[in-house]
Amino acid sequence: MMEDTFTPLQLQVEGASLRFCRYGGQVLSWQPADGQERLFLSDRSLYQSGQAIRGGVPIIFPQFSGRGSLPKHGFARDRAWALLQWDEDSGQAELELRESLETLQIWPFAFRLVLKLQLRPQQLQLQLTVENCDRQPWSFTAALHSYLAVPDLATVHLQGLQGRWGTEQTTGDRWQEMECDRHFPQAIDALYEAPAQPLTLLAPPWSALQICQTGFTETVIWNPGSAGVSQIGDLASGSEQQFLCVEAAVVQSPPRLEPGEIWQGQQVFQVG
Ligand SMILES: O=P(O)(O)OC[C@H]1O[C@@H](O)[C@H](O)[C@@H](O)[C@@H]1O
Repeated sequence: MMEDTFTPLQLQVEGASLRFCRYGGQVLSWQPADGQERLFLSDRSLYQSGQAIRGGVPIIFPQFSGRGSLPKHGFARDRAWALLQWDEDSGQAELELRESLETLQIWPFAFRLVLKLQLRPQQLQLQLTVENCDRQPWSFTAALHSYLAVPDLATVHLQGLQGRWGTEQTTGDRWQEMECDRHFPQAIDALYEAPAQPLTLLAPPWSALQICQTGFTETVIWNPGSAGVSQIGDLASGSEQQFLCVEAAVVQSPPRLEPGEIWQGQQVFQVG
């Protein structure tokens, strides 16, 4: 069978499994060794060229959200990436995206992105490397837009944001997070300064999930709420209760890369 860029590829390590595809360089599913799916993937996702896949871990580059003149969230999430390495049993894969005639029309710079995936029995590591392959410097914003699955958002707590400054992206309101246990009774689109400690997602009855990031300077927490979901064609009504996006992002101080320079950021999920 001809491999399509949407065809899921798999990694398996001691009972843990991960599925990803070349389209968007996107992780679609992660089950640690306990077998519990930890990533949300919308059953209304359109697997179509030019459309982002709704769920898993979309890669956002070179523009976060609508913060610039490029298409929302840039273009990396709706391009075909190349597979550099895929070792199903050692749990490692590497995907690459480079500039093309199409991307140069949208954003006139030569670049190389490498996404490295490492699956362990209780852990998933995602590392994004951004390289300037051009003869001139450029800046970017980026994110690993992780859709974490939860059994019921109403019972979810997120710990570790206390003391961090947040900005509500829709209104621009800023506040210092006072709660050590954050709940999500309504829509949220918040950009927080990255916590120094790992975040802990408690979503009973599932075991706790620890979330760490390096390189990325912000953490975005997003859930559209029920009114927001009704505006999003590839999310079913009610599905807002099934996920919380916890995104490792670099937004407010866009890294500037000189020719040949690289930037790296990582997000790591650990259960138990
Ligand atoms: O619907 P999209 O383009 O995938 O974006 C989803 C959300 O992604 C989040 O990262 C943004 O903070 C939100 O503002 C945005 O709505």
